This record gives sequence, C-alpha cells and structure tokens, in this order.
Amino acid sequence: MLKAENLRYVYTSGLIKTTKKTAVCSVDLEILPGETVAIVGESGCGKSTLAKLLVQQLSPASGEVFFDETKLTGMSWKKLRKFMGKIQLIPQNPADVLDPRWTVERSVAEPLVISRAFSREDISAKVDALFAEVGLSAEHKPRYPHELSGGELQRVVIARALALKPELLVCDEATSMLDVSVQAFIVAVLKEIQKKRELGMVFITHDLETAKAVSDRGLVMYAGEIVEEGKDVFDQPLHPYTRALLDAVRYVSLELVLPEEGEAQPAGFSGCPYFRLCRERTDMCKEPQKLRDVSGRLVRCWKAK
Ligand SMILES: Nc1ncnc2c1ncn2[C@@H]1O[C@H](COP(=O)(O)OP(=O)(O)OP(=O)(O)O)[C@@H](O)[C@H]1O
Repeated sequence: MLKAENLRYVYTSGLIKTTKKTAVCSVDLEILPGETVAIVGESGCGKSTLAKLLVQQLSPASGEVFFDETKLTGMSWKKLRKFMGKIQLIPQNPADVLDPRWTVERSVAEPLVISRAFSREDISAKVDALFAEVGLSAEHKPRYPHELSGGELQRVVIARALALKPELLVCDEATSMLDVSVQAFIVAVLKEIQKKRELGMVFITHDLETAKAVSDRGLVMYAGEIVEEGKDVFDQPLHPYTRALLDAVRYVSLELVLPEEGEAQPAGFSGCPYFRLCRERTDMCKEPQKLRDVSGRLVRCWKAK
C-alpha cells in the first residue's frame, strides 16, 4: 500500500552560519493493507520527520514515497490532495489539527466540506456517524477544543482523520500527551477502528510495551536510520541498540548506554552510527553497515546472527 524507498531528509537552520542535520537517512519501508507497524527509538532519532515524509508534509532530499504504485514525491499539490485523504496523520498534539476558534463539529466536517463531494445533509449525517464511531456523543459537537478533555480531543482528531475514508493512519505519539488510563483507551479505539475499516497503521511511540502490543511488525530507528525491523523485534532483539533500548525499560537502575542528544560521530565516520556507545563494538563496526536479512529479520549489524 505505502512504500518508501531510500528516504533522506536534512534540516538546515541558521541564516548566516547554517547548520545541517540529517534527520532521516537510507530509510526503506513498506506498509501492507491492514498491517500495523510500530516505529520506536529515542527522542531525536527521526521518527516524526519520517512520519511527515510519509504523509507528504515534508519533501525528502532524496528518495521516494509511493501509494499503491503511484509516486507521491514530487507530485503537484493539486494532484496530491486526491491521495492525501487516503493517508492521515494523527499528531501528538490535537492543537496541531483543531482550530481553537471552531467548534469540534466544524473541524470534523472540514475535510468533507473541502472535498466538495457531499451535500450539507450528507455532511451532517457523516459527522454524526464519525462522532459515534470514536465514542463521542452529539453533546460534544457544539463545543470548542478548550471545552473537551485531552482524550476527547484526541478522539475528535481521529474522527476528523477518518472523514475521507483513509486507508492508512500515521499515528505520531498520538497518545503520549494523555495520562496512562486514557492512553490505553485511545489505543483501543484506534485498534478497533483499524480492524473494522481494515486500515494500515504506522504507530510511532516511545512506549515499547504499547509498540509490542499493537504491532504486527516493529521497526527500530537510531540516528535517522532503521537499525532493526521485523516481527519479534521486541521479544528477541538482534541489534545491540535495540537490546539497550529494551534493557533501559526493563532495568531502570541499569547504567544506560543511550546517547546524549546531539552526540555525533567524528566527521567523515561512515561506520555504524551506534559505534561509540555500543558495548559489543569491534573494528568491523567502523565499516558502513547495511541492513541484512537474518532469519527473516532486517538488522543493520554485521554481528547479528
Ligand atoms: N525544524 C527543524 N529544524 C532543525 N532540526 C530539526 C527540526 N525538526 C527536527 N530537527 C532535528 O532532527 C532530528 C530528528 O527530529 P525528530 O523530531 O524527527 O525526532 P523524533 O524521533 O520524532 O523525536 P521525539 O521522539 O522527541 O519527537 C532531531 O535531532 C531534531 O533536533
């Protein structure tokens, strides 16, 4: 359904003295219909940038994104709009999507109005059905965002995302601003909707337990690259970084081997990006590491077997 090939994205900041940050690098990814892929990795590893590349909010420096064989990268905005109903982003913060001056009913109706495909009566009936689908009642419709709880707001965002019958939801830390009990509820709502509508889902999260619970396949990112990808990633990690990430959750007292934000390899170093922190490194790790198939798992580490 959605396929990304060799994606790379570089942020440039500063006016006089510009700095460049490669946030995503060499990312290949395929999401099948109805499949949930969880993307995990520490803060700053490039998860949100990848999400924005998938939903075409950012254009890659190189690489391509396809939806059902149609290349989205480089497509004119006019043509792209037709596809963007099919791929919807659920962001961490509802404020990124909902206008504080609008009732939530208007926000949910907006994509249907913009599509110009429905009459006023149709839109009203569809909005009612969308509110019901995410477990909100008619009483919530005339309220403004500040009059709803965090969990209710995130359900409004989901209702809006479903308006144009998407085939893929990209959930970028969609529950991380909510308290734990509400998080579980929103994840359950998303999974139920996914099953009913047979949606593909990319689920980006810091929470490894949730990632394991919701996903068919896990994908671990480090320093902008995928370091490991496969079905049992969270049960039987093969990459030293995935093991460190899981250990950091299991043994809170363990001395962590996660890097400080912004910590970089020496200029010109093209080996494993995890080299400096890896407890298992050898001189071989100074060579560029390719994603290799290890018994059906893709791992960017020559030692994995
Ligand atoms: N607009 C920007 N300008 C410059 N650098 C940016 C910008 N947005 C993100 N970055 C940098 O790109 C890298 C990847 O950021 P990104 O937000 O994709 O990471 P993330 O894994 O989603 O982090 P988090 O889990 O904290 O949201 C980080 O080093 C970040 O500082």
